[in-house]
Amino acid sequence: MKLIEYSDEEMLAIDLANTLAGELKNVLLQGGRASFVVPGGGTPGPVFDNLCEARIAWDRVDVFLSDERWLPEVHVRSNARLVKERLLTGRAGEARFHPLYAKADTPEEMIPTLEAGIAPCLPINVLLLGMGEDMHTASLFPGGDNLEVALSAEAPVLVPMRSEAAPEPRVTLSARVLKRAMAKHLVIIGDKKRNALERAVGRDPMEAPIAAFLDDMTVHWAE
Ligand SMILES: O=C1O[C@H](COP(=O)(O)O)[C@@H](O)[C@H](O)[C@H]1O
Repeated sequence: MKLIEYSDEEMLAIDLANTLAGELKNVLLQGGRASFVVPGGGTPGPVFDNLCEARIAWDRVDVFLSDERWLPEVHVRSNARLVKERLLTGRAGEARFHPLYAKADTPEEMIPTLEAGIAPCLPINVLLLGMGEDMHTASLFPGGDNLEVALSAEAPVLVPMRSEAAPEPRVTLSARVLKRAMAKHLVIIGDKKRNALERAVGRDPMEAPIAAFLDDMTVHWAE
């Protein structure tokens, strides 16, 4: 794990956006498309605000989420809503977005359809993850009902997840898919998350799911 500390959240957002844009540009230089996976939640908005005007060939970028809350896109907690409002605007509006939600009562009903949408974009070229203070990442929650499956070497691409820590059902990329990403970044803000990260190092991912990804991760942190 490599840890980069920033003087403040604004510097983090500017610098991380530049790093991500540079990595996407390098992938695109090879001629094909680039897949870019992003987190939802409260942390990545300022990074998206800086990234959305980057001068890259966004029309050759496939964007999808690390995980989604099983809610329609109009809902204030929808991760797709955040991505559409903060990332897929300006130049990045040209990117192709692959939702991880479709109208149905449960994620289980739509997982085959959603997987078909993202399967051609795998493996992930550039991955940005977030993390909660409980050491969950994507929707891999400690105590989540499908965590063992989602962490297994044979996991499917997408796994439905329910947890007492989450007010709605989730769908998450499995650890197998996230681990294969060519470039991995984690963005965390504040002392509580920094402490949580330090507590996670070397732990069993069943207790601290972020631990599954730390080997070749660049962590971006500001107070
Ligand atoms: O619920 C979620 O939580 C994590 C962390 O979110 P944050 O609000 O603490 O930044 C996020 O990475 C994930 O995508 C999201 O669905």
